Amino acid sequence: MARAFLFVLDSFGVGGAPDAAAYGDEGADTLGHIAEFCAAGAADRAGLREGPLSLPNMSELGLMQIARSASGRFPAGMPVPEKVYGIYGAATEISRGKDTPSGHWEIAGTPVSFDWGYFPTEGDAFPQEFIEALCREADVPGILGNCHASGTEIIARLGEEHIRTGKPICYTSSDSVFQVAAHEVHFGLDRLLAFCRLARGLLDPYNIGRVIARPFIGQSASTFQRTGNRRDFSVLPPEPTLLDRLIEHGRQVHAVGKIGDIFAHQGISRVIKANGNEALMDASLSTIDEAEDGDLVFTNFVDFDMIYGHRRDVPGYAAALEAFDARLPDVHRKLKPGDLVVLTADHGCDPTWRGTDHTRERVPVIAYGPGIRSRSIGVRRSYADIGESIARHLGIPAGAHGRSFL
Ligand SMILES: O=P(O)(O)O[C@H]1O[C@H](CO)[C@@H](O)[C@H]1O
Ligand SMILES: [Mn+2]
Ligand SMILES: [Mn+2]
Repeated sequence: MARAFLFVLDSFGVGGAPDAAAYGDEGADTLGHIAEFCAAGAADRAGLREGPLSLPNMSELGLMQIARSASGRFPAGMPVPEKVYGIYGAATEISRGKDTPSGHWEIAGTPVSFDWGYFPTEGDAFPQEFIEALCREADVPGILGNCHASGTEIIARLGEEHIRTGKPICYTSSDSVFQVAAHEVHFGLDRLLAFCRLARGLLDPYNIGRVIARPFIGQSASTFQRTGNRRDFSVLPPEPTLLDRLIEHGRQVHAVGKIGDIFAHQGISRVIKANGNEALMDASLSTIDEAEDGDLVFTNFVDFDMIYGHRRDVPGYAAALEAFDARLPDVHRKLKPGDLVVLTADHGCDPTWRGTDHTRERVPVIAYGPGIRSRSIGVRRSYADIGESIARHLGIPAGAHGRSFL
């Protein structure tokens, strides 16, 4: 039985989604395009990184073969090892959104079969009656933004006016989200969180997946900076997930990073917060030390998406992948007989793509541990196969969606 460690590299897609065109993302390929830029010398940044993308540990676990099975080609400039360790494959998303909750819930065995509500791209993004009710209940003089935007760009543009007027900055994206940026000191973090809780209640009839608090600090457009105090207020998953099923069977679910928020704190035994990929890896390693037989450690590595993918920062994304890869031997050293590590992603966010939104892609599935025989599991028809494999590994009954590859 032993333990399972599920690491989601947020937005690390491998291209090839059969329905990408329906999302305007045909040809998007997060890994493929990063590798292409790196191989062409277009992702060098002094003091950060240079040259072809180098992911020796994930490559030994089958990442090159995964990329080819998902997108039809090996990533440019990356050596393909002859021998691969562990189980490797790709997975296609069947949920209808390319957002973080849909991806994570499907990984945890619960695909989203309904359509989320989205806000329009033209004119005011938010319904007037909702904004009026929200401002009245929260006692604020109005909102700024009311549009689709990139979070860093909109605080640079409206942050000073926000400080002057006390109006929170409200914006959205191609995801089912209502995001609120406000100054941690001038507006106040607690006030921002209270504003978001009110919005969460008012948005349920609109079928909006998440309300996200985006606190920032600094005094002017050039110094504004978002802080680690981001909070996501999600609706509940549509059915019990792998996490609920584990709890029901007396297991512990250790949620590292924003996993707790993504699952609306359902099916979580304990939350371990950390800010940034390095700290998230450190927290995961110490949680592995504490996990008992039958437990799940579930970590979301958010930087790939939030700091590099949405910001369309190719060298930054490449360097973050290389740094993550370099920490994998630390994970290997922690493993006991019977342990299972799974590396995957929740959607794509191709940093070479137009706009600043997620991209519809397949995701990698790497599963390894002491004594696990290397083999290809091909392209899985749903991310739910990941959750079902973990269910089988941890010895709980199978769920309704997905099929175990173990
Ligand atoms: O541009 P920022 O604020 O990072 O927003 C991004 O983060 C949201 C949640 O992951 C996405 O919907 C996307 O819009
Ligand atoms: Mn995500
Ligand atoms: Mn994102």
